Amino acid sequence: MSWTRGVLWGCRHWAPLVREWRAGGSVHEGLAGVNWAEWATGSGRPTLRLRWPWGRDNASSSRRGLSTTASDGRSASESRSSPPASSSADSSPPPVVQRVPFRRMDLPCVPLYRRPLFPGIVAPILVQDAAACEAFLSLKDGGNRYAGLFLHRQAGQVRRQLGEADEASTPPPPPDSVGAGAPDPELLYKVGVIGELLRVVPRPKGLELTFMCHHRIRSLGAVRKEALLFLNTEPIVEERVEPTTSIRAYSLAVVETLRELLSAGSLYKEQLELLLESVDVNNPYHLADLGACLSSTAEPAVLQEVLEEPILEERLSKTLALLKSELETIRVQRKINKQIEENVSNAQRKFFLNEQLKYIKKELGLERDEKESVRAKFRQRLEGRTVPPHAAAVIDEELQKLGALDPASSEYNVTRNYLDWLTALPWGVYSVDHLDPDRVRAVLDDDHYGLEDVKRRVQEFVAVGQLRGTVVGKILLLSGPPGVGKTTIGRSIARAIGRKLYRFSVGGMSDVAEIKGHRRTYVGAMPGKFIQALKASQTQNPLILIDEIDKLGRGWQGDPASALLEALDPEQNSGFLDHYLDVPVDLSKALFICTANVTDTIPAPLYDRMENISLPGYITEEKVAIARRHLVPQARKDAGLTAKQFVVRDSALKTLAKDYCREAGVRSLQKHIDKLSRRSALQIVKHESEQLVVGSESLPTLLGKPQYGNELVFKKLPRGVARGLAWTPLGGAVLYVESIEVGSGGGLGTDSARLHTTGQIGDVMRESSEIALSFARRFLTEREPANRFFERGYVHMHVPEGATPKDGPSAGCTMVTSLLSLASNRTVASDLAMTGEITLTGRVLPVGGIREKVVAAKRAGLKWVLLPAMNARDWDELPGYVRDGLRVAFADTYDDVYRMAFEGGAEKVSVREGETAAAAAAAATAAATAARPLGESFTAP
Ligand SMILES: Nc1ncnc2c1ncn2[C@@H]1O[C@H](COP(=O)(O)OP(=O)(O)OP(=O)(O)O)[C@@H](O)[C@H]1O
Repeated sequence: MSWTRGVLWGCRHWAPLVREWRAGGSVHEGLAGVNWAEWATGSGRPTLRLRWPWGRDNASSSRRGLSTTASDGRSASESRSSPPASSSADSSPPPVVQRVPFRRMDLPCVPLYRRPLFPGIVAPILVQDAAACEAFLSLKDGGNRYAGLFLHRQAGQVRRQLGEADEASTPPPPPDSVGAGAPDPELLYKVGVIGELLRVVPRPKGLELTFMCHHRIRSLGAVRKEALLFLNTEPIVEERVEPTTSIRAYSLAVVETLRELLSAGSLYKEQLELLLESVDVNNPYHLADLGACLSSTAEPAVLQEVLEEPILEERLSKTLALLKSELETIRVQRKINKQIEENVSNAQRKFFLNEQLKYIKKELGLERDEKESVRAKFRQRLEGRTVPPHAAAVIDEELQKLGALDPASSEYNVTRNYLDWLTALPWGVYSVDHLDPDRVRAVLDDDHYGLEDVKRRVQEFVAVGQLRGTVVGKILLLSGPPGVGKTTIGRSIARAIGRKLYRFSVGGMSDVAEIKGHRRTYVGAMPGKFIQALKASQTQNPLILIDEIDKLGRGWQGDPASALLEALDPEQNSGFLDHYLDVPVDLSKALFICTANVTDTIPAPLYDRMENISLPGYITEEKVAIARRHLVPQARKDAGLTAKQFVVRDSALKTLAKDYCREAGVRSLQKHIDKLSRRSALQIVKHESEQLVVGSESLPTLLGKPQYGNELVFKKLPRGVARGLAWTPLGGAVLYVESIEVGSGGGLGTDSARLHTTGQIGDVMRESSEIALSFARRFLTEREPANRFFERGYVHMHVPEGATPKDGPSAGCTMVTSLLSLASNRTVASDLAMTGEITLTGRVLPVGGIREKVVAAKRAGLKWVLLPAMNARDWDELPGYVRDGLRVAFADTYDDVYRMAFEGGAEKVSVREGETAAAAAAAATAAATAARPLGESFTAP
């Protein structure tokens, strides 16, 4: 007799018995039919120790190959002959030892619908069919304790049909099975186990039969089919093999995987623990069977394969594969569980915290009606503000509406946002202006060098404000090329007069809603820029700087220019109506400053209302001064350098301005100086030197070769070339007109001169060239009748640079001069540059951009400029430092130009440097009249 541990399949079915045993009841009675069993409570956990009934029969046990393991670690056959010490203390009555028959015999069949059972397993099976129950009871009463346990082939399907049954129970036969619970023998697998009926317990749904599974049996066919199916069975004799290394390795791997399963939290934790405690690695049969049946996720058919596998090594391998897949499933399942738990617990945590917060607020009396507090906040914002009556009425109405709305409704949010804007506006709040012209001048001088016009204009504006006691709304327009300080001077003005600044750019803006706001019905509706300006500056008289007004777009969403007009026009803007706000707002006290590069593209009605101050670009001296006073100190500050560490000499600044950055503004100059300062910082950080002194000679090393060469392409103008002056958005430029004769004497088959023009010239300029040709031809005919150049010549006129588009009439005089130079074979005075439109009758008409053109001539180092007499006023308005070093001549007709260009007129006209334009114009006209040889034909009207 020996004690051994068996695995209890479905432990919880034994729980009542355990309780009974603990209470001192008779275990043996409770375990009817298993009077050779006892309970042990090693670790407080009930374990069934089984006393094998074939205990003394070593030979038969080994023949049957039963895989049971003794509790002391010895094999079943050994332990049977010498029971462990614990068993000697056992006082249970001597068991009735019966052998499990190991022969061919007819057995009642118990179909298994869940999974096959393996030898060594104790498992309860629920039989629901009444007839079958009856039959089992009568069999038991007749002393027949054995049954064949076979897996049904449709086990999975049946299980799915019936739903998951109790974990440890086998579901009843499918309702469509033949007879009262007896399965079709064809639907049963042929290999099963013989089960010994240990216990029968009536259950509400039928009978619970507890079987102890013994050796494998094979069904040889049905014998009879009544309430139960009887099968003829034979025991399967297993070949006992000596464990090889490979079998041992498999066994260890199975044990290891079982351990991992245990720690991973397998469904059959209890059974696993039990198995691991009792498992004998030296009994691989036992291990393979028990391991397989502990895999909870395996399909019944796969388990059946293990049951049917005759070769031990294969059986172990299949078991291992099942357990590994089980382990993987559990790992994935744990991962999923963890994720779900995290999500759920986060949501729960939030919920609990919110609930707690609510409760705490309530307890402390902090909870107020949300709506009330919002309304109170809005009311509080308006305290001390002078809200105009029409706005106050709307606000009151909206506040009342808010009180009646449900906070969860979308209407509530719309109203709340609307009120937020209405109450956030600085109703009646005005900043105090500093209306002292001297102080204002000091601030402007501090920030910007030069820009006399702008500064004077701002001073005048402030002076008027001082006299009137208030500054009325104005629209100033600062126009000029990029980088001349338009935006920054706008900022300085705000600082000088002490106004809050709000800047926005309208470049490319095509949606009128950006100016006037969206209607409140739109999702995400917002007021326009002007209302935003008031909210941001929190005053009703800010300085609003509107950048890039010349690049205002126009799209299908309306015309922003008209909307701007409404906001800027002093006549209209006292009641500016934003679409979103829907309440008139007074913008008349705001000061508007717009900036633009060109004025032509500004919508006429807007331009009409603006006061244009043009910033024409800087000459070299101005750039040097700006760099010295502002750009270099700023670059030093930005790079963290001291005045000693970074020095830029004036010579370097001059070379920079002349040869590296020839733009009208100073942005490129600023970039070059920044580059130098960074170079200095690097040298200091790398301890290469303690200071960087930049002279003009070091510029090529530090910045590379100069970008521009001499602007004077021709020192002495060749035949057919005349020098003009042009205006570009980037400032003035010296422009050459070149004409050459291409073939002559009827080469082109006509007797009239032909003109071919190139150089990306626009329509106006092309017309100008045609006028120039006609005029030059006539002029030459009258002046040199013998010269028949234009009758035979074919002329090609080119205006470099060919890649830059050019247009406008102001090159008319230059074109005529170029053609006459070619025709009369004379060169044009080389220190002269000219500008002016020519008419067919030879009149010289005024042109624009005089300042830029004069600056360009000066930059190029020319001595003389020839301007239309009607531009004398523009010359007169130029600052002295721009005119210094330049001489001007004025032309009414082309005769004046001719004299200056070809007859050394420049020398004859006695205009001294710095002479006023009026005097210069008078002198020029006098000289022209005196020297005019062509009679009245070219006299200006
Ligand atoms: N007269 C000046 N004195 C000092 N700094 C100047 C002067 N003119 C321009 N600057 C500097 O040049 C830089 C460019 O100026 P700003 O951005 O105002 O140019 P802008 O005319 O508005 O150009 P854009 O038309 O491209 O907007 C600024 O850093 C500014 O300080």
